[in-house]
Amino acid sequence: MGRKARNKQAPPTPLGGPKHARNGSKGKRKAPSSTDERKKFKSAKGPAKVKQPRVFPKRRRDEDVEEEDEDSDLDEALQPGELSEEDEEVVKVKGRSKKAVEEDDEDEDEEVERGEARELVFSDSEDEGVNGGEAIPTGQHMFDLDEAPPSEEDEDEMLADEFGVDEEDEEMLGGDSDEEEEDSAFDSDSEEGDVVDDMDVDEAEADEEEDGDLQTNLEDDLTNEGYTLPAVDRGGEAEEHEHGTSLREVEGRMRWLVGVCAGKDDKLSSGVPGKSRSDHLLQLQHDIAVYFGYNVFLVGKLMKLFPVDEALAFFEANESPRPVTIRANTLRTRRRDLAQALINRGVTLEPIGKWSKVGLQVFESSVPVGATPEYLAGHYMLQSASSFLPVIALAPQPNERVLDMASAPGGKTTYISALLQNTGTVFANDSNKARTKSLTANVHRMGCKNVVVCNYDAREFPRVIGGFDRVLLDAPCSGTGVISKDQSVKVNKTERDFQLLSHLQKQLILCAIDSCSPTSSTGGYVVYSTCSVTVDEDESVVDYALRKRPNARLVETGLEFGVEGFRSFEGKTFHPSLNLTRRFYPHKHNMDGFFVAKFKVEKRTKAQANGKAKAETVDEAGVEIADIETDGPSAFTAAEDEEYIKESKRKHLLKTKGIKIQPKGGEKATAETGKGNGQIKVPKGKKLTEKRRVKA
Ligand SMILES: C[S@@+](CC[C@H](N)C(=O)[O-])C[C@H]1O[C@@H](n2cnc3c(N)ncnc32)[C@H](O)[C@@H]1O
Repeated sequence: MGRKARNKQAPPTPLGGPKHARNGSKGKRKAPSSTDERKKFKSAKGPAKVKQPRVFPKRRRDEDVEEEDEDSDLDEALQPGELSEEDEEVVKVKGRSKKAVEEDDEDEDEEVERGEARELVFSDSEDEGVNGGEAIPTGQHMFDLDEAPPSEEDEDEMLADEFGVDEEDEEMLGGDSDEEEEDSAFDSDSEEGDVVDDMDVDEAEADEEEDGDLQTNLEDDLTNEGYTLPAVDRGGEAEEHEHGTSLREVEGRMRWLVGVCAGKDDKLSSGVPGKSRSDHLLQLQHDIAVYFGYNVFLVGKLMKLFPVDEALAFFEANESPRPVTIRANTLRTRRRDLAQALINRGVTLEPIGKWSKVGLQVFESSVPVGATPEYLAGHYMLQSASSFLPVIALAPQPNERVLDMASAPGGKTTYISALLQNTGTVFANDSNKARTKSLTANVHRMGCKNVVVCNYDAREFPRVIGGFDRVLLDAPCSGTGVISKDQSVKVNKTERDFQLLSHLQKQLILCAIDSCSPTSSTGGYVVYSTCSVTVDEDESVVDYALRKRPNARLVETGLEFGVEGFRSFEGKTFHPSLNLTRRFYPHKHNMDGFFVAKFKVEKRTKAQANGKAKAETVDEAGVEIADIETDGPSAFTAAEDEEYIKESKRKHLLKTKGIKIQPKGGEKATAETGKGNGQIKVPKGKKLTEKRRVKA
């Protein structure tokens, strides 16, 4: 049987129920206790064990596969055959029998047999909401602010199925918000965070017992054993490591500082005499930066999101990979059949959780999961659990027209296509041409016949085409939710990056709303998502859209777990409906950090149409927003469409036949003007045949 998987991790509520609780790849983290949250961050008495920040290997190429013949059929290879007794053992998946997997799939089977599209059904069991199980990023954060062509290394990453894996994983893969704000690490009145609100308490207690002597007496730990605050004494300068201080010492002080700052204010008496709470927090920020290898700026930004003890849990979670998960492609197979086929190959897996009918979590494998015949035949996608969420929220219905504005490498596009059951149309757009190659490869591999791949800057929508029933904007972002997969985020982000990204996201979200048809009989929804946890890229963007597009309102995402979005942050108050948005965290949900918001787009009332919003040229971050209409959706007219079609035909002829159609009056036909006089210019040495003439 295959070796032990290294992707096992203690989810807040383990996948598949309590008996499947698993420890982290290094057995580091356990489910936190709801009784005394601070305890869980304490190590045994005495100096804490030093953990060196982990270095993660480069992602492997999993999507870089030959385009598949859509009809390719590996059924023969997939026939599970009769199971011997020995096989029967293999089929038992970590306490779950093959039968259990089958039972979980019963509904799904019905769905496939009836050929009827259905939204994924959420169980109402208590722990469903916290079932995590997530592994692979979606290349989300590989966004170049300057739209510079990607480096070769980036290319590799783009073509990959988004992994951040340790060595063994790599082998296996083959490849009320006011309160929230007050609770943030930098708030002097910080109270104990509600870190475990999504947890199954029984399970947490069980894990706590397991933790045994890891639980220590907080009061003892708060003893100041001669700690000082060197970063404060140096005037808060960003010197990252005092000379001669070992990581072990930094860790000891860091944990001590968490204890000091996490408690009610009187606990501060345990701190360094004469120093304020913010002094202690400043030192903590520096220590976290040194210990986990971040720049001090980013630590400060991320600490603001959480109560101080939860902040440490977040940083710790970023040190270990999330579980590996796959999505069964219902266009090619059923989850039960896929599970059986992979089990027969020595893969240990189980359903991802009751919230998904198509997800499987892979625990161990003796074969590379990214290179099995089933993978190559498009029976599944290596896809992080968190990246299922925006598509579940979008809930596309058969025969709809859906726009996926930033879609490469296609994890969500192919899921949308499957939920549409290959009906309707998915316009899968990405501005990065290189990335559209892996997108196209995935579309073919997964047997999606309802997808049109296009390559525009999404800010050109809806002028390119509009009137969609549903629009997904899985926006380019900083990737602060997927640090476990891309450790470079720790050091390469500056305040300017966040400003520019937020600016781009604001432009994109208006275009997304304007591309959605308010008169759609089945839809009229826009989903906005990022794999970043910063408020600049999440709530601020959504709040901006609500202000600029009064015809759009937030609705429930349909996701039954996740933390509510902030309704205020750092003195800014957002629209009260921001609580309908959902945040997902590695330390809470054992998934990549993610944000999901869902809008319903309605017809603009006369008042809205007349009372045009004043064009803003500068957003809150001081970034210029000059090129986006703020006074209403940009019109999409059939006449304009006509021009684009002509232009596209002209380019097609030029590319495929070498035939050049001169624009009218010598003017160059562009996507902007769409002008051309229909004159055919025959390339040298080529004769224009009648057939060509007619075609042209
Ligand atoms: C988060 S990733 C998309 C991941 C994809 N949705 C998936 O699930 O596989 C963001 C994508 O946005 C693309 N992008 C960046 N700026 C864009 C723009 N202005 N218009 C369209 N796409 C853009 C990037 O090339 C990148 O592929």
